[in-house]
Amino acid sequence: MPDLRVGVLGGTFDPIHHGHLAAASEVRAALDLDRVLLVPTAAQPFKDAHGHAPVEHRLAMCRRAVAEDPYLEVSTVDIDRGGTTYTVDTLADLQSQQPEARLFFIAGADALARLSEWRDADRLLELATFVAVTRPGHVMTDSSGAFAVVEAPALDVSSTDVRRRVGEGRPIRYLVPHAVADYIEEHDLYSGGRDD
Ligand SMILES: Nc1ncnc2c1ncn2[C@@H]1O[C@H](COP(=O)(O)OP(=O)(O)OP(=O)(O)O)[C@@H](O)[C@H]1O
Ligand SMILES: O=C(O)c1ccc[n+]([C@@H]2O[C@H](COP(=O)([O-])O)[C@@H](O)[C@H]2O)c1
Repeated sequence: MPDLRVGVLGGTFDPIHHGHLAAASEVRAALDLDRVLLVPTAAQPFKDAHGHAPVEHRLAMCRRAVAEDPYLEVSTVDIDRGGTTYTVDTLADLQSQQPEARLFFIAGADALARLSEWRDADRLLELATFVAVTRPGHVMTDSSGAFAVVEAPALDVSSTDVRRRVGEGRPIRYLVPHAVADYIEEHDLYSGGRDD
C-alpha cells in the first residue's frame, strides 16, 4: 500500500486566517498530500502563552475554519500533550499515531528563519520533510536545499494584524473565514486591542 502523505501545519492560530488556509491548501495540492493537519500549539516556545487567547478558543476557531474543506483537519496532538510545544514531540507523536504516514512539516519563511534554535534541530529534518512556504514581507533565508519550497498565494495577513484590527473596531471579514469572524464576535475576543 502506498504511504499516506500527511502535511502538518503547526501554529499558534490566534486566530487562524486565510494566509494559513491558503498556504495549507497550496502545499497539499503542490505535493499531492492526502491531507493537511492543522496543529494548534499548547504553548509556543518563543511566545508568551499568557498573551494569547485560551487554547479552547484557538482550537474552536481552527475547527470552524476547516469544516468545509475535506483535505484539512485539526489535530489536538500538541494540546493533548500540553506544556511547551516542541515540534520534535509533535512529529514523534503524529508518527506513532499514524505509522504508515510520511509527514511533511509546513512552515512559513518567518518561522523557519529560526529553525536552528528549535529543540533538537538536528533531528527534525529526519522526522519529516520540511516544507517552506513563502510569505509576503519575509525573505526565504535557506539556501541549503534542505527544505522543499512552495510558493503560497501572497496573502499579506497575520494574526497580529487581525487582533489589532478587532481592537480598533476595523473589519476582519475576508481576512478570516466568516465562521471565525463570527466566533470572535460571539466570544468578544481581541477587543482589548492587544497587538503582541
Ligand atoms: N500569510 C501567510 N502566508 C504564509 N504562511 C503563513 C502566513 N501566516 C502565517 N503563516 C505560517 O503559518 C504558521 C503558523 O503561523 P502563526 O499561527 O504564528 O500565524 P501568524 O500570522 O504568524 O501569527 P502572529 O502574527 O500572531 O505571529 C507559521 O509557520 C507561519 O509562518
Ligand atoms: O520545536 C521548537 O523548538 C519550536 C520553536 C518555535 C516554533 N515551533 C513550532 O513552529 C510552528 C509555528 O509557530 P508559530 O509561532 O509561527 O505559530 C508551531 O507548530 C510551533 O510549535 C517549534
